[in-house]
Amino acid sequence: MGKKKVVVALGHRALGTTLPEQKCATKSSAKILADLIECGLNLVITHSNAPQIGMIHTAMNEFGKVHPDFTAVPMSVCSAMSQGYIGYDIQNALRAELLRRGIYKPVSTVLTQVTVDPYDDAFHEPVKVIGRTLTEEEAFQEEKKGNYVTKTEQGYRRIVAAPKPDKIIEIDAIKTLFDAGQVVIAAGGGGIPVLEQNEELTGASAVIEKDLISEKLADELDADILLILTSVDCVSVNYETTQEKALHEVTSAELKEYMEEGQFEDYTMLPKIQASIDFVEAKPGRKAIITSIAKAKDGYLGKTGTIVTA
Ligand SMILES: Nc1ncnc2c1ncn2[C@@H]1O[C@H](COP(=O)(O)OP(=O)(O)O)[C@@H](O)[C@H]1O
Ligand SMILES: NC(=O)OP(=O)(O)O
Repeated sequence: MGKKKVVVALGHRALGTTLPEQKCATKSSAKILADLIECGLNLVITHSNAPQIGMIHTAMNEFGKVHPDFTAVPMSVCSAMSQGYIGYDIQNALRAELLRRGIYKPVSTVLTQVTVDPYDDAFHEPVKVIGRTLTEEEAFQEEKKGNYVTKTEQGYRRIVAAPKPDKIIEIDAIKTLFDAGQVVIAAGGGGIPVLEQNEELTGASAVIEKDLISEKLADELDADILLILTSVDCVSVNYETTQEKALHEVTSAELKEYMEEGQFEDYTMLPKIQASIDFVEAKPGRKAIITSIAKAKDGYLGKTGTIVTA
């Protein structure tokens, strides 16, 4: 039997937020990814980017203040930069960790574009929170520039459209590397959102939900497992109440019932649940696992985490 094909989706916890945090977090995440490779898994890695894209966007705006010819930097360009910046740290950390264990395996990042529908309703209702918390004055300035802002418990945050992913443009390159047994970091931050017009691709002002692209990537690569690594060991029902119950083995049908009951928070756990359901229902024998980055190996071994089957 060949090696198991796994798409791993890394959340915020695996990446950190600031530059030094990211350097440090990717080093510890690399150890966990290397453990999975030592278990005999072939990995494609994808990841979050909301804090990083916010940081890049702020930095580019600051640059605009000192450069007279500078026009606002599109969100798609910030997304491309975030893929390069995060991919760079993950690929170097993982390469070094594998070498320390005596394993030579090429690790590379593929800048990945994903088409979105220009008529997607999401463009009329931005919901995706990016970047740091803003003061009231900063929020006011963002709105003056035509950007969207929402008020959260912690303060003001920027929000952008989160359209559904359609086509992964670089899928053939990713497949070729994956099929050759190489480690690929792809479709980071949901992929660079683009609109397709004949032969041309133009950047869209949006950020795609990384859990949704993880599912599409895993489906198109015909992966056996979609492994979503987040900040909780298990998905729970009655989350953060005295009746909280962790879900260990669960079917997609059961998850749909819990969804109907509103058990999963929008924009955090809900997209992970939706991605897991779609992935396992598309083909028999598939498994989706949702667990924390620290418990990745135990999750794969079935010792912890929420394991979803059809
Ligand atoms: N029913 C639930 N069970 C477990 N966690 C939940 C649930 N509903 C919401 N969450 C929240 O989802 C968060 C994970 O989502 P998110 O912050 O988007 O992580 P990531 O960056 O890893 O994608 C958890 O930290 C938890 O607070
Ligand atoms: N692109 C994306 O979904 O990023 P986060 O997971 O950081 O929100």
